[in-house]
Amino acid sequence: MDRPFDPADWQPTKPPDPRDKDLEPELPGLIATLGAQTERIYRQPYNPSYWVERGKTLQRLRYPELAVADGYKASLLCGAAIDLSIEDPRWRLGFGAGFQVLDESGTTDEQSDVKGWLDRLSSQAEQLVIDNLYYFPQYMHGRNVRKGYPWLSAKHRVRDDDLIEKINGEFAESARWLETECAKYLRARDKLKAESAGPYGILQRHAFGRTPVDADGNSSSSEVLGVFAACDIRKGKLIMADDTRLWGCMGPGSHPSDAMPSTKLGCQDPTHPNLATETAAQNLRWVRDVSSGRSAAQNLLRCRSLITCISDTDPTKDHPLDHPLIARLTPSHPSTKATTFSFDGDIVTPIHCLQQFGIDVFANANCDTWVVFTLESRLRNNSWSNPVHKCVSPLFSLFNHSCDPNVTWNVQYADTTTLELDTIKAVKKGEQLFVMYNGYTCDQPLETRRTALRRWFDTDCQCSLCKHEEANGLYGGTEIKDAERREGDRSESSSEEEDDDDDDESSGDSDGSDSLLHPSACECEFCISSREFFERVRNGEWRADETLREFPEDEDGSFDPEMDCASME
Ligand SMILES: C[S@@+](CC[C@H](N)C(=O)[O-])C[C@H]1O[C@@H](n2cnc3c(N)ncnc32)[C@H](O)[C@@H]1O
Repeated sequence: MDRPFDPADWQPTKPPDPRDKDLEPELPGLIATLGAQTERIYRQPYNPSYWVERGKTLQRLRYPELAVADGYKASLLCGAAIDLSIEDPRWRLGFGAGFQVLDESGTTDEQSDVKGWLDRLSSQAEQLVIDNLYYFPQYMHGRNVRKGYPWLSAKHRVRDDDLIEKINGEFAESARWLETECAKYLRARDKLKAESAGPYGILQRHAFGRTPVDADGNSSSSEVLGVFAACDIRKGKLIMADDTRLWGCMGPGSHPSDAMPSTKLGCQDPTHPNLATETAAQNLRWVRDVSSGRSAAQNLLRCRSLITCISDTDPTKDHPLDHPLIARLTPSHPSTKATTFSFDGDIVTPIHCLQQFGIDVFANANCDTWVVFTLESRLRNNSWSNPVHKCVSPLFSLFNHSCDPNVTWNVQYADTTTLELDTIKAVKKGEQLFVMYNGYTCDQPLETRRTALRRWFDTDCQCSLCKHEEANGLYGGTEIKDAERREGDRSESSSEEEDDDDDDESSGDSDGSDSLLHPSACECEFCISSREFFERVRNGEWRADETLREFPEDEDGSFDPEMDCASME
């Protein structure tokens, strides 16, 4: 926020209101003020007045969620200072209110002035919070439109080549791991032949083709990543078991809303939402207890992501947005759709979680609230959920959507946060691997699918099925022939020549705001297999020993590793 930005990049997160006056003439001044106030906070982070002042500027710049957060931090500082002075009236604020000092010389009128000053500041801070919570006093919620903040540095807007290389290492590692697990499983059945495992997927740029390069040699489509088949893969192949450290779970608790409303089920793992390695001081149970239903899982996912960044790096030096698990995620920035933000869930809970894990939320600029909201945009666009968990899986999050996918995703039953990905069609090396984001609409007409996919995409779906239907005017969902679909699939190959020919394809920013959805009603192969998990949960049929799904067998009932791994060297 200390970085000056071009007024042309200013995109307020407050939903537009016809009464809003034109801010353009004031923008340069407001941007300069914001920078100066942020610098002042860096110098004296414990002065509540600086947070109130910056909060007011953020309100004028129409960032309600950030104004609320600054107001809340000011309230915390005022509260702490008032508490101290009540405890012992000799406590007073030190120079510039950056700290408290003990005045041994006795109390004076001056002291009561400081208290008066704190009280006034406290009311201003409270007012700042209230003014920016659109639904106050009915609800402690505000309204905003998810946008990228203009002060976000250039390096936090892109995925660099080093990161892509690292992720491709993870794809290779995941294939190796899978084969080791397969080996264990098969050895137990005495049917294993040793075999090498190559990666099945490889991450590449220009997933939907290239856009023309600009004068600096950059192409906007280079930021659209996708996963492509690294080898020929047969239909029905388990290509990945993607486990994650970024998850949250809900319930069970004493209140019915603590668990999923329809099933009253909650997470059954007695250690959750904590990790076995965490200490009592790191207990996150309170996050689940103060939120209800699905928001518990969402809030915990956010907290766990923050904790992952903190624990893997030096939080005083490293930025959470640099963490490879976060840096890889593409954000969702809907153009116009207003969403709500919760004072408790989106602002208070992350601040307290950061404090619990040792972060000075006033002095550590890397963990300022705008960073938390930026992180949240990325989590929302990449999360998936099952009845009790909300997760972001590191490799799965790089798969693009197709309405005619070649890969299906299911939750592994044992830990319920690991995703298994299987091919549901034979895939040729170089073809893009696609999953379906919203299984509920898989057999719906084009227009219905498009509307549903707006949760994640800023543009229309770029998949071959949608393009084909659009080109043929099939908006009402007329069936198309399988042969035509296959033709479309081939056109999504990642080969350089095809990309080069494909100049007019453009990327799509996401406007997603919710997790990927499992299907419920459709009878297609993809939906039936995805639905399995839900049925098992509802029927209480979780099996802890069920770590990997059964491997496919030959017609005569025996398993043939050659067949399973036919596509690999
Ligand atoms: C889970 S991420 C997938 C990986 C992403 N392409 C990336 O570059 O990191 C989801 C985002 O990818 C893009 N995307 C995925 N499938 C798409 C599709 N069929 N059409 C248009 N955009 C798509 C959208 O921007 C969406 O918000």
